Amino acid sequence: MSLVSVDDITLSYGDQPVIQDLSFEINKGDFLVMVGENGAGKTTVVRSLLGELKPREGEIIKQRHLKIGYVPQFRNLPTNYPLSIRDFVGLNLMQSHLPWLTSAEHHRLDRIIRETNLSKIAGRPLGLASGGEKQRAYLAQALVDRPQLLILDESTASLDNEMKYELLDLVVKFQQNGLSVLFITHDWDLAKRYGSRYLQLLPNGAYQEGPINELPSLIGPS
Ligand SMILES: Nc1ncnc2c1ncn2[C@@H]1O[C@H](COP(=O)(O)OP(=O)(O)OP(=O)(O)O)[C@@H](O)[C@H]1O
Repeated sequence: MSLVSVDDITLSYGDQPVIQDLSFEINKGDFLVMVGENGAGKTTVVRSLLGELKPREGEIIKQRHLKIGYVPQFRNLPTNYPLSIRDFVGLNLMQSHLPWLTSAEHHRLDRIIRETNLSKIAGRPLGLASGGEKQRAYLAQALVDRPQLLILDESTASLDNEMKYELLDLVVKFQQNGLSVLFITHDWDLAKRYGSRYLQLLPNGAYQEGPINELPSLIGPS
């Protein structure tokens, strides 16, 4: 069964539809890449998957108890942001009724810090981390709660190539252990390198999807 089944949805702000009659599925272990020009509606689709925007028509059916980890597009952290990387990652575990982490949660936190290669710098203030380290911390925060689906919204946009590959290679390791990934990007090379399937939103509200080897070549600037 699919984790998420998007069935013929229309999404709009006010009267003007941004997305019309969109259908797609996200299955276990997918690395679905969503591409489309600025303003095509990618973030709008993400908002609907997160339950922040209700479809005006159609429906989104999610697997029961589906947990979604989300790494948003922008986060402007000042250099004096005080939390350590470890504490920042742990914020996503602070949802229980206890105001502290249980020993099982500490264990989980240690593990994700290790798995995202942050052990050596976990005690450093996040505000002082490099761009690549910050992105790994955002990833760790999204994954510490053990989601089945990870949404990465342009997470590689500010990174150089080496860092992009490092981050996405890490994501692939989690994907190989059953995580499903929805990766929003403007980068065709990354889409082709990492994606298993694509969903392309077109300017007129239309869309196309398919296996990644059928992603049409990019025409014009990326
Ligand atoms: N809160 C809002 N209220 C009204 N219109 C909005 C709102 N958010 C987005 N829009 C409009 O919806 C359209 C789609 O925006 P969206 O941010 O989903 O596109 P996108 O594909 O994510 O773009 P980008 O690649 O630039 O991030 C745009 O025309 C945008 O101006």
